[in-house]
Amino acid sequence: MIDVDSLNVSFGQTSVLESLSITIQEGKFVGLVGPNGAGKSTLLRSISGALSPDAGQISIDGKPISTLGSRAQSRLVSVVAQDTAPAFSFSVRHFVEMGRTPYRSKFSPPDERDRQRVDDALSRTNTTQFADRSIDELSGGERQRVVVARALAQNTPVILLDEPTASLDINHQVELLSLVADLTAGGKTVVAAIHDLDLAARFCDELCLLADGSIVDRGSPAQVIETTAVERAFEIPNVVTRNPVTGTPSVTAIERPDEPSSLPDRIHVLGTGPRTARLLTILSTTDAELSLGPVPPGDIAAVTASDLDMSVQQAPAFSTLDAQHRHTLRSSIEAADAAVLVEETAAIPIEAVSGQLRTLPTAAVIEEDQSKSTTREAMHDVVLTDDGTSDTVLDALTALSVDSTSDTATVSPSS
Ligand SMILES: Nc1ncnc2c1ncn2[C@@H]1O[C@H](COP(=O)(O)OP(=O)(O)OP(=O)(O)O)[C@@H](O)[C@H]1O
Repeated sequence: MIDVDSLNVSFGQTSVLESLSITIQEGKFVGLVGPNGAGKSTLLRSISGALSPDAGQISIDGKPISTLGSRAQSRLVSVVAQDTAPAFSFSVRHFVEMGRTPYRSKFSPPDERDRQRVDDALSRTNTTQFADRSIDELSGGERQRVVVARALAQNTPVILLDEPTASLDINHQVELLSLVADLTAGGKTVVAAIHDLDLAARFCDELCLLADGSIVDRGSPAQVIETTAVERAFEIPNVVTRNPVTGTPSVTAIERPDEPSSLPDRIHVLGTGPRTARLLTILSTTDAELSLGPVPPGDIAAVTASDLDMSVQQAPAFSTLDAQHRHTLRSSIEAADAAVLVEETAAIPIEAVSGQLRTLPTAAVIEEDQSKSTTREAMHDVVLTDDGTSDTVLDALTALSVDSTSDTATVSPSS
């Protein structure tokens, strides 16, 4: 267990961590997430004993780290740091053997148990094939796995990793984080600073969101990775959805519109599929109250709308809307100040709501390929092409807040 109590760290006059307290239970994989400069590395360096705090106490398994000698510290904590290029040219095996230093007397060669640990660490990190090569011949990603191997050979109850996946390709990112997650099953406690929020949410048991040297939020990935907390910490509009494959939170940062658009207060969106999901994502960065439907359950637009806490009218796919659903749809449109028709599919009975639509300012989204566009564009006040940036889409929809049905404006994506 790691216990950080009222930690203060300053560099010169600048306070970097302020009265930070956190307890990390044994066997947990905790991800430190947060913007650049939040203090993640500083916290890791404090826990490892590499940095002496100005105030506060850090204990590992009840032992205050500041009272321990470096050998005792190295038996408790291993570190996979961000900058891993060694100053000298070692063979990979020799480098990984250094992880055994806290267990060996100064001049004794590695014994059988040391060799076993080193072989095991090389094998688990998929680096056995590099054992006899010089570490400075390896690529950044290969070297990173070797540094993790050294930490495994060190066989400590706590492992700290600072951006362990930064230089890894997607395959090795997943491989390394699953390996690290597996270590916790064996009782090890792992704390890692991870920039990639999706990866952190996928592999960590808990996340700790840091900003400006303080903990903004802490809990399960689903608790911590939510739009408001992410926006507060990273200062960027974003949408949190669930990754359809892993089921874990996934963050999409959205470029901030140039100026706040003045949109209608309530917009009803008619559409299904990825184009609708994208439009909903863009609209979700505004204050407009959004509703969607009818949409079949499980459709990506329905899932996105639910993730964004919008009102969604679900209706079975491949069937005509029954009277009840038609009534609900008419009511939703009547309650809106504007409507956007993204895609005219069989799921959307336009004829059933044409009366309601005629009373509202409406926009139609057409495909970039103009030849595929339908007569819909003639029926709407604003026409959007579906590959516009957030700015062009919101600028175009701003026209809907002007209660005019006379002029049709066509908005193309900016080049
Ligand atoms: N040795 C140092 N001397 C002076 N300032 C430092 C030092 N180390 C870190 N800082 C400052 O402390 C703050 C926190 O840095 P830290 O590296 O802990 O952030 P981080 O969250 O790990 O950032 P990143 O995501 O960019 O790696 C930053 O403003 C940084 O400039």
